[in-house]
Amino acid sequence: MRTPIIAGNWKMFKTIAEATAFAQEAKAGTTKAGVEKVVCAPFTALPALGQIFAGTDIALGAQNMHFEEQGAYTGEISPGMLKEIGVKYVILGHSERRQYFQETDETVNKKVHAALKHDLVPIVCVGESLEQREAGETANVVRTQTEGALAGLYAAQLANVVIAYEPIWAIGTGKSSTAEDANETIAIIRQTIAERFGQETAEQIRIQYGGSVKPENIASYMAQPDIDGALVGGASLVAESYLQLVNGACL
Ligand SMILES: O=C(CO)COP(=O)(O)O
Repeated sequence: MRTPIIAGNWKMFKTIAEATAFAQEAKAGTTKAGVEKVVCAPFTALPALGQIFAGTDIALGAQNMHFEEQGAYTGEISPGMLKEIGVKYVILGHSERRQYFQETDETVNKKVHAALKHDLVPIVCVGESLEQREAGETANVVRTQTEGALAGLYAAQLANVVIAYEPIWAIGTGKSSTAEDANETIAIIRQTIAERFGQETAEQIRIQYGGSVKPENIASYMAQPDIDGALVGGASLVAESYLQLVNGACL
C-alpha cells in the first residue's frame, strides 16, 4: 500500500510574510490523516514555515539544491544547508530547471545521490514537451529521464525517492492531462523501474502526477491505480485550496 503524497511547489512565489500567513491558515485547518503533506517553498521562506509547521504533519520541501557539499558555487545551496533548517524533501529536475537553468539527466542524477546521502527525499520530475508528445515520443522521454535520474542507485534506496510525472504542456496552462493518460504514462515509468530495480521496488515507489491539478480534479487522478499523489503549483498557493487538495487525495 503506497501512502499518497501531496506536495505544493510554490516556485518563485511568496515573501516570508505571505508564507507565514499561508502557514498559519493551513495549520488552523483540518486535514485527514493518511496523506503525506509537503510544501516546497522558496529558500527564504523555509525557516519561518518550519517554525509554524513544527508539531504538525506538514513537511518542508525545497525546490532545488546543488550536489556538492560546499564550494565555490556562487548562488547555490547545499544539501547540508537544507537539512540544517529542517527540510525533508527536495524537488529535483523540474522542467523549469531543465529549461531555464540547463539541468540535465546527469546533474539530476548527481543531485539525487547527494539528496539521499543527506537523508533528503528527492521528488524527481520527468515529463515530455508538447512537441515530443505529438511526435509520439512520450514513452521514450520518460524512460530516458527516469533511467538517467536513478542511475547508480540501489533498489533499497528507491524507498526514499518520489517521482513526479509532469507533462510540460500541462504545467500552468490549465490543460491538465486526462487522468487515464497520466496513469498510462506513470505505468510506463513504473515499468521502467521494474526493469531496472525489480517488480517489488516498482510497486513500492510513489509516483505523483503534476500539471494543472486543482481541488476539482484531484479525486480523478487519485482514483487511478498508478497515481500516488500530486505535485501542485498554482493551486497550492492558497491555504484553503491546498487543504482541499490534501483532503481530496484521501480516497
Ligand atoms: O509545475 C508544477 C508543479 O511542480 C505544476 O504547476 P501547476 O499546478 O501550476 O500547473
